[in-house]
Amino acid sequence: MSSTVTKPSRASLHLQPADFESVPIIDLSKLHSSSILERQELAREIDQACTQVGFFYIKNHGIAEELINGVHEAAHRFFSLDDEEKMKLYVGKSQHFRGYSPLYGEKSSNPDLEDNALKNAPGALSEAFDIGYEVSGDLQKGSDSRLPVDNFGLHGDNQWPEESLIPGFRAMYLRYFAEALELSRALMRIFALALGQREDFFDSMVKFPGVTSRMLHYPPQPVQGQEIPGLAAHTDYECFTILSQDHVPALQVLNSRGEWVVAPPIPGTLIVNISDTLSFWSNKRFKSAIHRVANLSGEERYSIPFFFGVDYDSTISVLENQVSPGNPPCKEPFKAGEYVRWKLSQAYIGYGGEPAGIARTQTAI
Ligand SMILES: O=C(O)CCC(=O)C(=O)O
Ligand SMILES: [Fe+2]
Repeated sequence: MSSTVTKPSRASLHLQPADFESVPIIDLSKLHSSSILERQELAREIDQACTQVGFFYIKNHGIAEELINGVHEAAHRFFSLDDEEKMKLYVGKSQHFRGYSPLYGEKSSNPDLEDNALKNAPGALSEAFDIGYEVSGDLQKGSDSRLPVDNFGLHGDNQWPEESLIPGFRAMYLRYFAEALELSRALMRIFALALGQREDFFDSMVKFPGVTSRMLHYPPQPVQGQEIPGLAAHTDYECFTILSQDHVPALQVLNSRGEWVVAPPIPGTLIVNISDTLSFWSNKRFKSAIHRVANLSGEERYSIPFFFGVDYDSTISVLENQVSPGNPPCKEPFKAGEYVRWKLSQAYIGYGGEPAGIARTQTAI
């Protein structure tokens, strides 16, 4: 498929972006094939996309279009609530980085990654509603399942709007969350193959996964020609993200030539992007690609990323088969929850006399 390449920007070279001009499309029909040969074939295709781009579209992913439309409609309804109602769920009230972040509530620019014009932007031109893992959003859990004790303070309650305000909102979001979670567990098995491991390598680490999801609303740019980031340049930090975007193109991915490659919406697909943790496991062979959002379309834009990470108590350790004498491990072993906690705490920003808010994506890489 063809993507537009926008004007060059300074790349953050220590992250070694890959050389690509478009984002590949991968057909997931063979994800649940009974033939290991077919699953390995898919793993090879995914391996290529992870090493050459770090982003890929997935089609035939198994999540019903009707459910995806339903969760987008829920996002529209949520963001059209009064500010006062949304602020009742303000993320600063949560111990677990969950809830509502208002417009301009996130830091907008990263001096290393952004063009000069963006450095003085007032704040990210987006508002967000974040939820984290809860057992009612996990098809593998019963209602009596208890969350594990985690030492990182990341598991906990979500802040939901009153049911009477947006009837069915919570149920719809959790239905989508549950489907995305199952797809993610299946993808982890293919990633295991791509990394030369047994297919069940990650199975014991995805029992109570460190998953969060957010609904995002990007209003159009207030002034034509004035580029304000809807989300500044960043990498995601769990294993990977499954992103559902609406029909409005705005997502851009950085390549090794410092060009921002647009990843436009393609009907019937979702986007997967590799995040830091899986990149570390692969000794950075898989690219955790730098990306950003700029909504220059003149239309409202909505997107719903689903960030999939392993159980917080899992140890992430560069795989031995990804290391060679000339390519030593890029990182010492660490706990998934330790990394996520650190990233989230780093991302805290204060604004306008309000309590400290949280930027979900860390902007200073
Ligand atoms: O809205 C998008 O297209 C991307 C969102 C994103 O990158 C994020 O939330 O980390
Ligand atoms: Fe992201």
